Formats: sequence, structure tokens, C-alpha cells
Amino acid sequence: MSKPFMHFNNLTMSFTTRKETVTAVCDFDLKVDKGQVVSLVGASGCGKTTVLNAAAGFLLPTTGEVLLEGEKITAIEPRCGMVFQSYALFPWLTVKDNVAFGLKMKGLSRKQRHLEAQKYIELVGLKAFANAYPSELSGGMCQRVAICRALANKTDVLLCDEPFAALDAMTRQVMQQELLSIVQKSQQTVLFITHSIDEALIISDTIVVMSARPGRVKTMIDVKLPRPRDVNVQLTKDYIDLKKSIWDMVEEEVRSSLKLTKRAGMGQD
Ligand SMILES: Nc1ncnc2c1ncn2[C@@H]1O[C@H](COP(=O)(O)OP(=O)(O)OP(=O)(O)O)[C@@H](O)[C@H]1O
Repeated sequence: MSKPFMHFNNLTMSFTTRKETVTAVCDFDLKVDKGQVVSLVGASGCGKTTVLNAAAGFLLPTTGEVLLEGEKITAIEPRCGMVFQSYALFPWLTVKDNVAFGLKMKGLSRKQRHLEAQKYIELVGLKAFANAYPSELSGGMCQRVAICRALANKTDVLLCDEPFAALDAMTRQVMQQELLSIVQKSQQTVLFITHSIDEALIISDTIVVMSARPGRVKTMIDVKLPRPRDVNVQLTKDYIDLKKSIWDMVEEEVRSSLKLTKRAGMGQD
């Protein structure tokens, strides 16, 4: 059997603080095919960001491993690009230079960098702000710049930590469709964290529901709904039934995580 493109092989991630050791993720096992869009959903604190950080090579596993094309990730992985929850733009660079930053690292000429950056900036409706600085933009606009920067780098894997959470509902829907159209063309693989079951259903080939902390794979759902998953699909019985069943699974984990947090707060954990 051929090797999976990406393999989280019994990944366990623990953090030791001065007070305690917290196991954020335990025996998380997931295989991802090239070009797949996979969403991670689950209760707050179940370890979703930790999984992405391990894939990016920002954090190393306590036990287990993350393999990309059969190779173990042991340091920051240049084939993985990350879109953070907080947009992490360079405040001293313009929108255009922020987007072009990674392309400089790839050795593109100044002209090529700016042409490429301009393409993505136009795509997210920020043409008029190409020469503005992050401090002159709204939060949603900054988030669009951060998404542009990750897309322009065309990494094999795109790791997205709630990238659309700060956007208004209309922009969010447009960005979901744009992301899909870009990654389908470029054959990029996407791991996407979201707290929105609708968003997961609209973009994903596969949805991974994680258990409450320590996070492991509770269920994997292959989403067979037709694309594009526009409002007509969202009103179908199949969509509504799937949404309900995912919601039931997530709700169970949210309740369990709230109980855990409450007990920990009372010093009984
Ligand atoms: N650097 C760290 N040091 C100590 N504990 C950490 C660290 N990073 C994460 N944790 C803990 O690990 C657990 C998982 O955190 P993580 O951010 O991965 O969860 P999450 O599912 O992404 O949460 P959310 O949905 O709220 O963003 C949490 O209990 C968190 O407090």
C-alpha cells in the first residue's frame, strides 16, 4: 500500500508548565491524501491548534510523529504554510510587501513578487489598499492579507487556524469559495480548524471530530455532498442531517470538556 501524503502517527503532545503537565493531544492518528481539504472540529481546548503546530514543525511531538510524504517533520517545515487566528502581519511592511514576503525567501525578483502579490490582493478585494500599512486596515482586512500571504506562497500544505473567524458573514462565504477554487487548481492539501460546522461542511472533503482534551480522533466523516455547496445544497435533507449528527458529536465533547474544566477549577482533576 502506498504511503499517505501526510500522517499523524499516534501523535501525543504534552506541555509542562511550572504547575502541571497538560496532555493536549493523545494518540492522534490521521492520514491525509494529497489535495484533500480536512477540517478539525471540537471543543475549545481539545488540541486543534496543537495538531497544526506539530504539522508546521513549530512544536515537536512528545511521542509519535508527523510524516509528510513519508518524512518525519523535525523542524519548521517549509512545505507547510500557516494562516494564524491572529493575522501576524509585519506592521512595518505595506500590504503588498507583507504578501510578497515569502516570495522573497523563494528567490523571486522584485517585479515577479509584486505581480504575484498583486494577483492575490485583487482576489480578496484589497487592490486599493496595496500600499497601506496593517495599522490602516480593519481586522477583517488584515485577516484577508494574511490569507493572501499564505496562498501566494503556494506551499504543498496550507494549515489554517480559524482563518475566517474575524470576517463578516458575506466576505467569509466568498473567501471559502475562493480558497477552494485556489487549492483545487494548485492541488494544495488543507488542514482547516473551524468552530463553524457549516463552514466545515461547505469546504471539507473530510471532517475530523476531535474528543475533548486530550484530543484524539473521535470520528472521521467523508463529506459526499455535491460541490459547490451553495445555499441549494445547504437546504437539502442530506446536509441538514449531516449537520445535526456532527453537532450532536461536538456537543457531547463540549459538555465533557466543560465538566473537565469545572472539575479542574475546583481542584479535583
Ligand atoms: N504552550 C503551551 N503551554 C501549556 N499549555 C498549552 C500550550 N499550548 C496549548 N496548551 C494547552 O493545550 C490544550 C490545547 O490547546 P489548543 O490551543 O491546541 O486547543 P484548541 O482546540 O486549538 O483550542 P481553541 O479552539 O480554544 O483555540 C489547552 O488546554 C491549552 O491550554
